[in-house]
Amino acid sequence: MASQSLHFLAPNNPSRSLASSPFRRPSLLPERLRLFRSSAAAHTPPPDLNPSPVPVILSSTNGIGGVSIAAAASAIDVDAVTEAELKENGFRSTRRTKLVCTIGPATCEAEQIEALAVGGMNVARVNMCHGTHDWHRRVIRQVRRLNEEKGFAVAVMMDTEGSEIHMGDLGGFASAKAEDGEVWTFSVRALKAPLPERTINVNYDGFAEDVRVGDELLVDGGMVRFEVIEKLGPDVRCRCTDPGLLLPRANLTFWRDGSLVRERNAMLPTISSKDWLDIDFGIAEGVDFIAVSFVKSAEVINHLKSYIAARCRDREISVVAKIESIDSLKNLEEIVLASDGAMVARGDLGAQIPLEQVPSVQQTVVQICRQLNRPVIVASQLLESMIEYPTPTRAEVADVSEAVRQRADALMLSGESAMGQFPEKALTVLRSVSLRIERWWREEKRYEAMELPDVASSFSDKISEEICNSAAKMANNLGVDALFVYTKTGHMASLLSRCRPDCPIFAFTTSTCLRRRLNLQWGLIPFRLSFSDDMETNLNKTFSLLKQRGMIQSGDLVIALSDMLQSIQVINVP
Ligand SMILES: Nc1ncnc2c1ncn2[C@@H]1O[C@H](COP(=O)(O)OP(=O)(O)OP(=O)(O)O)[C@@H](O)[C@H]1O
Ligand SMILES: CC(=O)C(=O)O
Ligand SMILES: [K+]
Ligand SMILES: [Mg+2]
Repeated sequence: MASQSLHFLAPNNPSRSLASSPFRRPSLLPERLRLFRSSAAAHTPPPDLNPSPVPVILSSTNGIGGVSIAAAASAIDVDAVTEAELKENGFRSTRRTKLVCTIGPATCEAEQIEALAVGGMNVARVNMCHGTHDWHRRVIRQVRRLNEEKGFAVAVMMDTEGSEIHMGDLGGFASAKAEDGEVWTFSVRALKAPLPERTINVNYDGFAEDVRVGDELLVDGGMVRFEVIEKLGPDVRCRCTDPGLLLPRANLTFWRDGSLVRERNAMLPTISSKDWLDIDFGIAEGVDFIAVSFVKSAEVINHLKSYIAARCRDREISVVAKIESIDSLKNLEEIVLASDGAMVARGDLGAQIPLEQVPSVQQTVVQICRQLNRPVIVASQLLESMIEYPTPTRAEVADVSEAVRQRADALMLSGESAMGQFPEKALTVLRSVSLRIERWWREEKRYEAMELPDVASSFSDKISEEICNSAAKMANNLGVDALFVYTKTGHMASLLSRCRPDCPIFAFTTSTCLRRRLNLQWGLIPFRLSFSDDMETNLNKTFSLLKQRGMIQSGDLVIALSDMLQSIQVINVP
């Protein structure tokens, strides 16, 4: 029976012998089922081969999976880190939660970016609030080179500045300390460095007119607080009431009688003219995601999406809505539906709503995104203390765990990786905590049954959705080793990811760009592979390539799906 199935699956490769495989497990009969029939002899889930939370780290000079992989374009694109994780841990234990790192002065050199990729970075974020186009171009090209030369699929996310009020640069200083009782001047004059002592530039011309004496001025949502004591034309003099560290371009909000003041600054466009120039730059440099700051409505997302569609016809850029303002919460569902993903940007969010409301808003946003099938990133201050210290606080670890437990698609580092002293250590903490919680789910068999509403907009989509829901359920019930999905658009891969199944999802796509974009989504391990509409051939090819690399073994149980055929099959790897 075993050899029959071998011939059936791999007629052109007689050299592979199931009988001699030490990994052989009883096959499902019949071997390939369009309609699944249960079999008692079917399958024993493999043990967690390596429960260690920290996967193998390859040295960055290691040639494994390096140039040779990328060069073999006809084969399969997978990076060395994924390959090592699959081999070491068995594929049930690969990390499901994705990691985004903000690149900044602490991480912008080629070796530093590579170290983050090796440490598990799935998406590199560049924040257009900081740095010049030349600086960002260099970073984006370094990520691209790394992908090309070492087979990684690190996506690039560009984050717009938006037109909220913020401070200027600190005349070249990395930070400045504001002490209790000190008087500082916030000025809308175009001051050049060196700035007069205790003077801060403000980017928004209307600032000096909008504030009133007695208003409270919050830097970074309250990290430092001032009281407005005097207005002198373009200058606003403020006394520090809560001391702290001022960082370049920190966000400013002002409050009157306990409420956030939203005057003319609330009328500023979500995408400023500087943002449009940055977006043109991002399109030209081939970024994969554009994250829009301070989104207020679905309209701006739709506008940006048509702008992108008109300018890049050969390739897609996903638009991520940053949820960080009161208006974005009012229109949450329609914003999420208009976008290709969302970010819970807790930094600015916590400056616009009371801090104690941020955790429940996070939970709501994550839940809505998961239900509507949009990837969701939880961002800001996850490991803030690691900007300065090599270990996180217990509270930070608990916060990271909570985001993983909510099954957010991705966690993001900001200052920790952009300008902190321990970027790689911070990434290691995110990775280990994610792996630990995910392993705990498996040990406790905690499949989560979230109510998933229909998201299909056509009958054909409805079929895909039903197939994915069933496949994910079958995967859990049968304890399969992996779901394989052959996808040209990524749609079925994301529908599978939405179900948060207990096993990893190998997503095969013919496009390098799509492979990168899929890298943001929970549980997806994206591969680039050229494939046809014939699943027989596709499976044979995949099994053979992955077996050659030691990434799967005979007897592994797989459920395979395809976008093109809308098919589902249960197969033992021959
Ligand atoms: N490209 C860069 N050049 C210099 N410093 C940077 C850069 N990117 C980030 N930083 C530093 O890292 C800190 C945290 O980065 P982060 O992206 O969270 O920015 P932010 O200013 O808090 O704004 P946002 O609300 O958009 O996240 C910044 O305040 C800045 O000091
Ligand atoms: C990430 C971001 O923009 C924020 O937290 O405000
Ligand atoms: K930003
Ligand atoms: Mg923000």
